[in-house]
Amino acid sequence: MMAIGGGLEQMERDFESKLRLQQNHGKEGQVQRSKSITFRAPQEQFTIDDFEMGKLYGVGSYSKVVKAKKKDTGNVYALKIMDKKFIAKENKISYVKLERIVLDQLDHPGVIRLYFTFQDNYSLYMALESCEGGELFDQITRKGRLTEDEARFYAAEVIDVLEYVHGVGLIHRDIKPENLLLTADGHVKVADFGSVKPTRESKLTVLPNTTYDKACTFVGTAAYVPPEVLNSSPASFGRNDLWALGCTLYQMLSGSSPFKDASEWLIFQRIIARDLKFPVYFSDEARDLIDKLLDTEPTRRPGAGPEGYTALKVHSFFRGIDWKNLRKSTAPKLAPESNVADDDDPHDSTWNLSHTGGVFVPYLPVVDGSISATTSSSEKQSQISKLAKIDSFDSRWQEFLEPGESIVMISKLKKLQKLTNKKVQLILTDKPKLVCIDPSKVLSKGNIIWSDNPRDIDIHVTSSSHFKISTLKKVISFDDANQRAWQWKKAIESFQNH
Ligand SMILES: Nc1ncnc2c1ncn2[C@@H]1O[C@H](COP(=O)(O)OP(=O)(O)OP(=O)(O)O)[C@@H](O)[C@H]1O
Repeated sequence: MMAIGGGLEQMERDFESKLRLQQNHGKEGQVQRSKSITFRAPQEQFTIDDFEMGKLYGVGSYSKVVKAKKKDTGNVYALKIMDKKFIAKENKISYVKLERIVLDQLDHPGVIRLYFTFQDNYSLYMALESCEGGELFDQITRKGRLTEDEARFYAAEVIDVLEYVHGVGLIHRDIKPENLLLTADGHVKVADFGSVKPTRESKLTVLPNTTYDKACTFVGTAAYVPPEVLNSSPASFGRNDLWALGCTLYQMLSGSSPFKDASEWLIFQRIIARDLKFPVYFSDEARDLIDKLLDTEPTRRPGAGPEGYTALKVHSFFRGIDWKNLRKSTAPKLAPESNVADDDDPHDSTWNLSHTGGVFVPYLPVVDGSISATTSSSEKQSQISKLAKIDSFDSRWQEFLEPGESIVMISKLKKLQKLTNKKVQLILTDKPKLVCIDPSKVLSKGNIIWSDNPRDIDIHVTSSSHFKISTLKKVISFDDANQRAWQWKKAIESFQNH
């Protein structure tokens, strides 16, 4: 616990001494002018009590992000909360340091802004600019796929950021729809700078011993990784971001990533073989641009050549884009999250973390079947108990329930693991509790109980058949062949404010 707290304080000291060093030994002995001795985003002495907490925006592999309003100013932030013990245990200190130091120095309307940081005995906090529009990934999921106009707009805003980020000498290395957040009015903000790699010419200050030093470590996300990384060729400057941009554009237009497959290994095989097929409805311009961005020769990707980003911007797919006024133009209309109570109102009672009131109505129970979303709540209630009863009759599952406990949702899923996938029976009960059972041995593989602290569980849907359940301790991925990822999310979330 001390290690990371000390680690961050050490980081601030290291950072300052690094800057002093630069000032003393700048090029040709000259002092570098533009560097400030202190962080732009200060390390404040705030405590969590200075904020009113709102909804959970999402959960990452070592952090959770919550909407938070500063009580005295009324300013709203996305507060990224990282458990010190967990970060130390998971060896994520370098990612945290890197993201903090890089975000602090980036200044572009398309990059998430870091306002300040603070810490207490248990956690580190980063107050980020809040993105009410959620992830671009969710827009793709909700709309099925985007129109070419929508995709063009988002791709143009991402290119504008990449041009800036590459211009200051950084490679993002994890461009994908999950890391492209949207403001309330629908503009893109690139997030997740924990995997960046600075080039030799980088204008930014980054410390030694951070993630990027591990040149051979795979960073990024399987589906968006370029072949040269898989072939262990040296990372080419910013060109893997161009590949990932091609994958992202393909995903916007089709609804899924171009090299999608059942496992990381199969994805890698498809990337290496450049097994790329275009849906018939892609326009010639879109097809041509993606084809060029997904060139196995990194230097041939538009944006990678000597003429820089101009080559990308003049591509016929972007005809009509006003590059100088992107941020002033009207963004595509956001598709709202369906069937979920809107808790965005800052005056809403959800702003109070201790709030546990409200009428409890579980969302939609499903037992390998479905209930219409238009069903009234009393009908839902009676169907819940009916379904729960029917299912409770399956004596195999009875032993996993306590007296009086009912099943709300149950199905056979695949638990996705690094090497193998396991068939499991996942049960959500009204305790609420999630039970994961090995169906062949009828053995419990573990329970997740979160009624003590509803915010300690998060369900992240990555496609209609894939979702992740995250707790502070672990992240478990599931595949539902019956495409009910969203129903699982909603069923579990219906218990979160119980
Ligand atoms: N500034 C923000 N505004 C709104 N939501 C955010 C913001 N930053 C992050 N989120 C949401 O919170 C989730 C968790 O973000 P976080 O940065 O902790 O992890 P991540 O980058 O998604 O995952 P990982 O750390 O595993 O790469 C994100 O998926 C995103 O949906």
